[in-house]
Amino acid sequence: MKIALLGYGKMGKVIDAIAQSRGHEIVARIGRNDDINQVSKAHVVIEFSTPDSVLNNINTCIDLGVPIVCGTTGWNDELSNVSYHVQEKKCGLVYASNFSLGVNLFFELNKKLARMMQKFDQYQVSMQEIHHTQKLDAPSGTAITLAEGIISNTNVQSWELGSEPQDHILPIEALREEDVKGTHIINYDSEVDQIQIKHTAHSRNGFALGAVIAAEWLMDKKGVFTMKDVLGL
Ligand SMILES: NC(=O)C1=CN([C@@H]2O[C@H](COP(=O)(O)OP(=O)(O)OC[C@H]3O[C@@H](n4cnc5c(N)ncnc54)[C@H](OP(=O)(O)O)[C@@H]3O)[C@@H](O)[C@H]2O)C=CC1
Ligand SMILES: O=C(O)C1=N[C@H](C(=O)O)C[C@H](O)C1
Repeated sequence: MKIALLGYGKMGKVIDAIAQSRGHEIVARIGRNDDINQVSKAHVVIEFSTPDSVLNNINTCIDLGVPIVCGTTGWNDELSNVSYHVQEKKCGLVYASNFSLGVNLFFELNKKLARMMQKFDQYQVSMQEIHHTQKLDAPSGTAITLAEGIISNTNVQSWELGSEPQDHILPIEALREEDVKGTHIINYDSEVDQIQIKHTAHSRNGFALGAVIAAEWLMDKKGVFTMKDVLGL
């Protein structure tokens, strides 16, 4: 398969190596100042860029009719407009705040735990996410997906950045530490104990492998999909 990499930073480089190891050809590596029209040479685009450039990148790929796997975070509010554009142009898009198998299993575990905890209001839920110091968005896209899983399965109504517990609000603490690839922790605290679930990424390889698997899966499909569709969860 011919793949174009749109965004060639930390993730783009790891995806390059993993895609080639699975027999794919990288036909374009496109950075901020390169010609985006190069994506037309590819069967599929894998987009990991920045929150300020992702929308223009996705919309241009849709207009050029090239299917997209998008991992860039920080554009949740625009998902319905982008979905409309994908359907209108009969294109294909897989987006995910996190492409790793482990985090997608963790998403399901989080929802299951939230459903269990719903009955027990002596527990206060909170979240922490820890990432490297270059990360541009906070909270992480993964933390927002986890928060949505809690909100749709409990009487928590919204999330807020911070660490102070408040009724019906999920506090998300976003910490930035040197070289942390991505850690997400969910706590349910009562006066007498704590239940905690935690996912720790040891490298970026899991995110990158998931993105390449999503690209292989998307090749012959039209519509908007998530990693849940790709993995059949
Ligand atoms: N969904 C997932 O599984 C994962 C998602 N992410 C997300 O992916 C995104 C990228 O992460 P990461 O690779 O670590 O970040 P980096 O900052 O290392 O890389 C982003 C790259 O995009 C480039 N870029 C900026 N503007 C454009 C543009 N208009 N067109 C093409 N490239 C552009 C940047 O170039 P320059 O430096 O010149 O600005 C930079 O090289 C982030 O939003 C991050 O949160 C990260 C890991 C996993
Ligand atoms: O910026 C990162 O590095 C990561 N971003 C994603 C996010 O915002 O959730 C996924 C992963 O945690 C790494």
